[in-house]
Amino acid sequence: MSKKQIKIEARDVNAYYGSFHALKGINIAMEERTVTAFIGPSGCGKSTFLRLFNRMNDYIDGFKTEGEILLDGENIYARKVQVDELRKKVGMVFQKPNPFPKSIYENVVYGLKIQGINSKAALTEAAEIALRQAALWNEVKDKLNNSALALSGGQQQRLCIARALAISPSVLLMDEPASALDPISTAKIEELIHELKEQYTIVIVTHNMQQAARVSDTTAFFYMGELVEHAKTKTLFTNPSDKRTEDYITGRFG
Ligand SMILES: Nc1ncnc2c1ncn2[C@@H]1O[C@H](COP(=O)(O)OP(=O)(O)OP(=O)(O)O)[C@@H](O)[C@H]1O
Repeated sequence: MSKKQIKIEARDVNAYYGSFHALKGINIAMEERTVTAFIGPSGCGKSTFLRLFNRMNDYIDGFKTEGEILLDGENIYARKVQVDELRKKVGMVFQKPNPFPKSIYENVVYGLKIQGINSKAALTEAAEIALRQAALWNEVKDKLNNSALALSGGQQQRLCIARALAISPSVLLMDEPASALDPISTAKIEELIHELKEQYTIVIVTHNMQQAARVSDTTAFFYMGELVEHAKTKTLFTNPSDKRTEDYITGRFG
């Protein structure tokens, strides 16, 4: 098997909210078509770090970052980078499903329409592909014009995944995508993550260590703004190299 390329790399990344130093000297490399889980106690910086990969923190007053985040070897914070172009490559799914108050179909094709794609045939085809990828097609194919808000929470989250996939990103960021869902919907999302990694590079923030163990290839443990340890998931959970990781995964704090 050919060796996988590095998809996302952080080099000496620091981040600040005003004078608060939220991320401290982070270095990490994530391979393409793998799932990386970010774990760690509340407030350790997981979401802040995840949001750097599609420049979601740019909007926050007083937020500042240093160092480099490379996507396919290019620094996404370089002056020439256009954020809307970056977001076509890096999709994101949030903790709470956030469909627009529009039809199922309109939700999925939203990003494509913004890109100026108006052909009904192209949009219909893209919607079906994305909904199939998000394992939602069979449940919604007969009611594409119904409101997205009438779907269950788990279906809404898969719809949000379909909406993110419709614009053909290569990276999918997921910030606790299953924490608001019931166990059956959670299992569906986990299964989906497993299928999507054939094609996408996935980074997932989760509070649930069992979930990290189930879905990810590698796991990164964060503590108080530092990346303590990044290793193969199995290694991190069975043979961590840092005492803080061991304390966390055995439930001594957090
Ligand atoms: N918009 C903001 N303004 C100021 N401080 C912030 C902001 N967002 C996050 N922080 C602070 O930065 C630190 C890291 O927050 P972050 O949300 O990244 O942590 P987290 O590990 O994702 O936490 P959780 O697991 O609770 O979601 C926390 O101390 C938090 O209070």
